[in-house]
This record gives sequence, structure tokens and C-alpha cells, in this order.
Amino acid sequence: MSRTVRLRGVGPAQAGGAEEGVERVPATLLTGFLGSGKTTLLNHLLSHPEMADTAVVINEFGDVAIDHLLVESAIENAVVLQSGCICCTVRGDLVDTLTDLLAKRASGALPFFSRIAIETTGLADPASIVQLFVAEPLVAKRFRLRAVVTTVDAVNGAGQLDAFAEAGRQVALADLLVVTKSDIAEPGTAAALVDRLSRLNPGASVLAIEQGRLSPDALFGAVPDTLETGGAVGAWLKADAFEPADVGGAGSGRSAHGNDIRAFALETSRSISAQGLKRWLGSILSLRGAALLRMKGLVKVEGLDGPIVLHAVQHVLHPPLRLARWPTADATTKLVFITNGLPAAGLLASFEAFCQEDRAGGDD
Ligand SMILES: Nc1nc2c(ncn2[C@@H]2O[C@H](COP(=O)(O)OP(=O)(O)OP(=O)(O)O)[C@@H](O)[C@H]2O)c(=O)[nH]1
Repeated sequence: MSRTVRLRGVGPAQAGGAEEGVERVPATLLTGFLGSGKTTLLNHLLSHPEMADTAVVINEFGDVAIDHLLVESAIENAVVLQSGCICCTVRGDLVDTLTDLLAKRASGALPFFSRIAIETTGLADPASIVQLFVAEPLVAKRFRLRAVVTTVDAVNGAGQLDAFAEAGRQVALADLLVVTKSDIAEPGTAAALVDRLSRLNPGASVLAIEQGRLSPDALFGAVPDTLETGGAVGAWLKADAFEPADVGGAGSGRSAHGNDIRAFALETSRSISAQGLKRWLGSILSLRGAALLRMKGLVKVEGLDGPIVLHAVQHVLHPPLRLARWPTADATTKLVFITNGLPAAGLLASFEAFCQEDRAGGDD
């Protein structure tokens, strides 16, 4: 069930300017375990004037929606998705809500907004929401996922990571990890959590904050917006932060305690045919997608001057981006993985196998 609240529509919409825009609306997904400080952070972010034109979608689990009442400011465009979690029962509702927001913006029923923020329930698996932005045409055509921000409670976060798989998945999917409540954590606890999070998801930026105090500049500055430039690709991939997996060897990577979440990097100077890459991706995403929390990287493909940029979340591959030239001095394939129960050795062996195949494969 989707329920709309507080669509006050104050002020005129920017007459017609928002309709059928060429630009896709950037979306920030705010996730994090129960009580980890999502609403507090959202509130603080929305208090900044530059965030005024933000439409907010808040998903609450249960019969009585409360969080939206706590989001105090700037929410002319607040929508609550209730009675279920976005990632499962009300996923269709989220699609409807997003398209409805655009229609209302275009008709003037809503004030103009140039970005959206989506706050999930504390138990959501953000992967299925990320998938909407890639695989659901109604959403993918009009919105782009700008950032996944995950809050982790400095006091309870370590225990939640040990006990709940959802907490680990939320961390693995993040572009930015925000450690909250460092003001009330035991000395050293927040720093230890920052360290653990950096090992779980070496590609994400990690910031420790208090009482939601994070500026939009700090948030968006930590998450590159475009991959077209070399510097942005480097900051996005952060391959150096990942432990290398040994090609042909055990490729252990780093195991975090609790869930069997491992982060590791694969680097090889070998190139793969376009056909081989397509088949390898088809194979690992369909067969092992559930365990592949995240994969990002640059791949050297035969016959191309620049790399193919890959980004996959579980079974879903973001549209691959073809760069005209390599952003790095070394034109080598670099793939970083965060997996749950999927050892590096198997992935490396399969990549190598597909490198050997289809040497004469065409570009398609
Ligand atoms: N001391 C302190 N309290 C915080 C901080 N961040 C959040 N809180 C408090 O923690 C409680 C939960 O914060 P929320 O922002 O509601 O957390 P949430 O993730 O939105 O919670 P759910 O939607 O229930 O999952 C509230 O009482 C906040 O005031 C912080 O940095 N320091």
C-alpha cells in the first residue's frame, strides 16, 4: 500500500520546466540498520538550503508510520510507503511512487524538485532497490542512483553486523558509510567500527558523525558523480584499498567476522574478448549473483583502446560504460569484489577460463 502525506504543494511548481526533462533525477538511497540514525541524518541534510528541492520517499514497516513525522524540514514532497518494506512487498509501490512524483512535478501539483532521497526501513536489503534503478525501465529512464549511503550505529553496529545478514548487505552496497552516535560510544568503539567497515567495503568512504551532522557537500563529495574522467574512476574504484586476490592461487581476500563477507581485488594484464566477457558476466551473475554483493572494475577487452567499466550488484549489471582511453598508466583489468560466501579462487578461475575462450570473439 502506498500512502501519500503532506503533499502541500506550497509555492508554484516551476512552470513546465520539470516535464520530460532530459536529465535523469539523481536519487540518494539512505539505508542502515534499525535505529542507526537514518532519519536523524536525513533531517540534518534537509536543513541545508541547497537540499531544499529534494523530494523524499520514506518507507516504514508497520501500521503506524512515524519517521515522516520526525522529518521536519523542507518536506513539501514527502511520501510514505507503508505496510511493507520497499525491498520486498512494496517494491511495485516504489515504482509507482517515483513515476507519480514526476507526473505531479510536471503538472505543477508538486513543487519543483531536482533530486530525491529514499529512506528505507532498517531491515531492507538495498540491493533490490538498486536493481530497480538499473533494471526497471520506468525508473531507470527517469532516475539515476547517485549514491547509496548506509548509517551504522557506533554503539550497536558491531553486534548487528555479527547477528544480521541484512546489516552486512547494507554495508557492502554503500558508496558512503556513516558511523553515527560516536558521541555516546565507548572510547575507541567508533574507530574500531570504522576500521571494520573499511575492511568490509574498502571501496566506500567512511565518515563518523554525531547527531546527523553531515553536510551535503561532505556526502556528495565522498561519492564521485561521473565516471567519464580518469580521476573519478580511480576514486570510484579504489582498487588499491582492496587486498589482491592471487590469480591461480587461494585468493583468500579478507574475511570479516560474522557473515562470510569478503572483499578482494583481481588484477590481470590479460585481455578478454568481448564475447568472453559477456559470457563470463552472464555466468557469474546468473549462477552466483546472490553471493556477489558488489563488483566494480575496469576490464581490458581485446580490440578496444580504453576499458569497459563494470558495476554489478548481485544479479544485476549496470549498463557497462566504454571509456575512450585508460584512466590509469597501466592498462590492466582491475575488478574489486565484495562477496558473501563466494571465495575469490572460484571467481578468479572462472575469469581466467573465459579469458582463454573466444580469443577471436567479436564485439557485441
Ligand atoms: N547520541 C546520539 N543519538 C543519535 C545519533 N543519531 C541518532 N540518534 C538517536 O538514535 C535514535 C534513532 O535514530 P533515528 O534517526 O530515528 O534512526 P533510524 O535509523 O531512522 O531508525 P528506524 O527508522 O527506526 O530504523 C533517535 O533517538 C536519535 O535521536 C547520534 O549521532 N548521537
